Amino acid sequence: MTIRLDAVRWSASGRVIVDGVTLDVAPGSTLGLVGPNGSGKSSLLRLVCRLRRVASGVVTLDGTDVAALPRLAVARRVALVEQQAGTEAQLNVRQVVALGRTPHLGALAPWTTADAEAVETALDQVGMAERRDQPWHTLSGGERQRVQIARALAQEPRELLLDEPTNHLDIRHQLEILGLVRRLPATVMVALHDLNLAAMFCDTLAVLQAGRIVAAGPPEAVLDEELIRSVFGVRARVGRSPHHGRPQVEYLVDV
Ligand SMILES: Nc1ncnc2c1ncn2[C@@H]1O[C@H](COP(=O)(O)OP(=O)(O)OP(=O)(O)O)[C@@H](O)[C@H]1O
Repeated sequence: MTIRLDAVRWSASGRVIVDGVTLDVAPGSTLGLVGPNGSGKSSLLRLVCRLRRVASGVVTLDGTDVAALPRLAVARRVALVEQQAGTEAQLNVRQVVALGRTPHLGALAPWTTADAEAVETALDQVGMAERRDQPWHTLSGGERQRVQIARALAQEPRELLLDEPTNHLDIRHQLEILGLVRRLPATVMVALHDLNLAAMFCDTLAVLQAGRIVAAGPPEAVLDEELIRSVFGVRARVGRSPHHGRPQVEYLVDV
C-alpha cells in the first residue's frame, strides 16, 4: 500500500504545473499536501490515480508503475474524492454511495450482501445513514461532501486521495472525517488548506510551492514560522498544543 512518486513532472498549456516531485507515503499512513492556491496539489493527486499521465518520472503503487496497471485495477484500489462533486442528479444518497462498488462488480461478480454492507458501513461512518433515501440534488454542500467521502469509503480503497475533503464541513464534521480518515487502514494523501488540521491529523506533510516540494516530513519538522512566511506570505507563531502535542499555528494579524 505504499505510494511513491519519483521525479514526477506534468505540464499543461505549456506551463510546468508539477515540477519534479519525489515523495514516499508509508503504508497505512496519512500524508497531508499543503500549499497555496495553484501550487499543484490537485494536479498531483490526479497524477497518482492516473486521471492525468505524468510527462516524466514515475508513480508507483506497491512498487508497480501506475501507468502499467490496467485501468480497472487502478479503479479497484485507488479512490479519489475531488473538490467539486459531480452532479448525480437522479440518484439518492444510497445510490451515489453504491457507485463506489462499481469497480468491484462485473459480469461474473454481481451485487452481493458484502457490497450492500460496504455501502451501509460507509454511510454510517460519515453520519449519513438516516439520509440514505434522500435525493442527491436536495443535499446541502457539506452533506454532499460527506456522501462523496462515503462513496470513496464504500470502494474500500487501498489508497485514498482526498482533495480538500473538509472545505464545506462544520467543525465537528471536519474533526470527525479527518479522524476517521486517519484511522483507516488505507494509505492516504489529503490536500488541506488548514495547517492546524493538517498538523493534527497527518503523519507527514509535504509542502508544495509552484509545483515543487519545498519541505516534507513530520508536521513538527515541517511547520515553522519561516516556512509559513516564505510559502504563504503570512506571519505566524508556531507552538505546541498542550492538549494533543501537535504543532499549533497562530496567525499574527491585527484584527
Ligand atoms: N488542465 C490545465 N490546463 C492549464 N492549467 C492548469 C490545468 N490544470 C491545472 N492548471 C493550473 O495548474 C496550477 C495548479 O493547479 P491545482 O488545481 O493543481 O492547484 P491546487 O494547489 O490544488 O490549488 P487550490 O489550492 O486552489 O485548489 C494552477 O495554476 C492551475 O490553473
